[in-house]
Amino acid sequence: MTKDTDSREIVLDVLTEILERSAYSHLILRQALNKYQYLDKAERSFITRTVEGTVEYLIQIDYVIDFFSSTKVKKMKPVIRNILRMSVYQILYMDRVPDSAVCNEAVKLAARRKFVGLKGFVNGVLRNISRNKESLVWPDDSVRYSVPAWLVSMWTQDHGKETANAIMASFLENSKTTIRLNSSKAGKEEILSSLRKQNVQVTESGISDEILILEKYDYLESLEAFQKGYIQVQDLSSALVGEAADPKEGDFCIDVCGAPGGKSIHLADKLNGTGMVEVRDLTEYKIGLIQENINRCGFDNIRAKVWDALVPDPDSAEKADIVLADLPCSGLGIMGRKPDIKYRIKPENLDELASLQREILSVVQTYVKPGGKLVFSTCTIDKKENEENMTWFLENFPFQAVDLEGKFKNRFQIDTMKQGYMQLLPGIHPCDGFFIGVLQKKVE
Ligand SMILES: C[S@@+](CC[C@H](N)C(=O)[O-])C[C@H]1O[C@@H](n2cnc3c(N)ncnc32)[C@H](O)[C@@H]1O
Repeated sequence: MTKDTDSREIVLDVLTEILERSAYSHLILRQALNKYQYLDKAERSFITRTVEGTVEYLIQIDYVIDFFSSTKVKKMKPVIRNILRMSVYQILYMDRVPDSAVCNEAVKLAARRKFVGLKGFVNGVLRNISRNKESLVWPDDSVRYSVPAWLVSMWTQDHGKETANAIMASFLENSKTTIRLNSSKAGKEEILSSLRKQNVQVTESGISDEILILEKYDYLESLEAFQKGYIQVQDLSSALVGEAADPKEGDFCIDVCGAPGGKSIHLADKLNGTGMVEVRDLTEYKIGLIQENINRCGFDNIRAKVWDALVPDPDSAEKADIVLADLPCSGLGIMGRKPDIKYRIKPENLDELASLQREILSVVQTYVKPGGKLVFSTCTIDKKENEENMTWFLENFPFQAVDLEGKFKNRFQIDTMKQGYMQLLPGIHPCDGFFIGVLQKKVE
């Protein structure tokens, strides 16, 4: 086997796990890259790009295959449909390999996987697509943006066609790695010089002084700034949750859904060596992830414990200055980073998640001191989970919305900020899709 063939075998196996056995794409891809560490940088990036791109464009790719093939994708052998899918992605979206080579490699791969009899079929479909690729026409926005039709309808209804299209187009753009500086650990100049010493390309986010964009590095874990806990991978929108919470020195904060700890670490950093953040999650495994981050960053004002947020904790009643509820959600705002979310989530899941969130909020609001704050956030764009839950909460609990205007140095002008919440929309705002609501417990 040539090295190049090797990479295609790996792409096929990883795609089969994701598309036939519902494995999580980021986990299975990471596993494969760890297993085949001997591969060089170019092969690793070929595997990553082909897997991620094929999953990202799956609806569009299947449409194209169905258009040019007499046998529909759903009726094909899994091996054959996935060989076709990964090859169509390369033909439509990658210049690295000429189309004729993509077709030849696909045919060889089919033969090696014991489908010698289908070599002609694979070759015929792919060459036909290659010949006609410049004249493809998308029948609708679902195919154009490779987003399930029910989501296209929901976002068009909620935000209008122009905004919905901007959101969906943004998911197809390259996601960048953004980091947040742990400013209490080191100054910005020191962090920048450490990153540049290791030849990392660093760009300012232009929105927040604490958020930078990193490119051209191999492993985050190999960076001195990461090892020393000076930086935390975090999107701008996620970092805005800490800004919205705005803890004051000495505050006691409880983060009820905290793994892997990104927002808790931010709160601990903002507390600047004072106060305490208690961060909770469901399992020992999740707490282990948080603990790793705590150890790396070396903060003393943060502790982690296993606790199910649905179970009332009487010892925490009215103890917290800030309760952070970064709730389990449908994740539709980060579809660009985790494209399999859009195929996994079904409309009925949105109702289930919204009611789980209500249950969690009902329990954890009791931990807020009178005058203290409940900050609730999700990484989704779904009115049921966000705006409707905000309204429901205010109608049912003794809290008032906190005016967020001016909170973010006027970097965001969103109509609802006066009402205590903001829905960030990718493609409209320069970040992932996030919802942040801030509520203050009334003093009787
Ligand atoms: C959006 S993630 C949190 C991300 C985290 N705040 C951060 O910034 O790194 C939601 C978390 O909620 C946790 N979770 C889900 N149900 C929970 C429950 N009943 N109790 C506690 N945690 C829960 C999940 O395990 C997951 O880690």
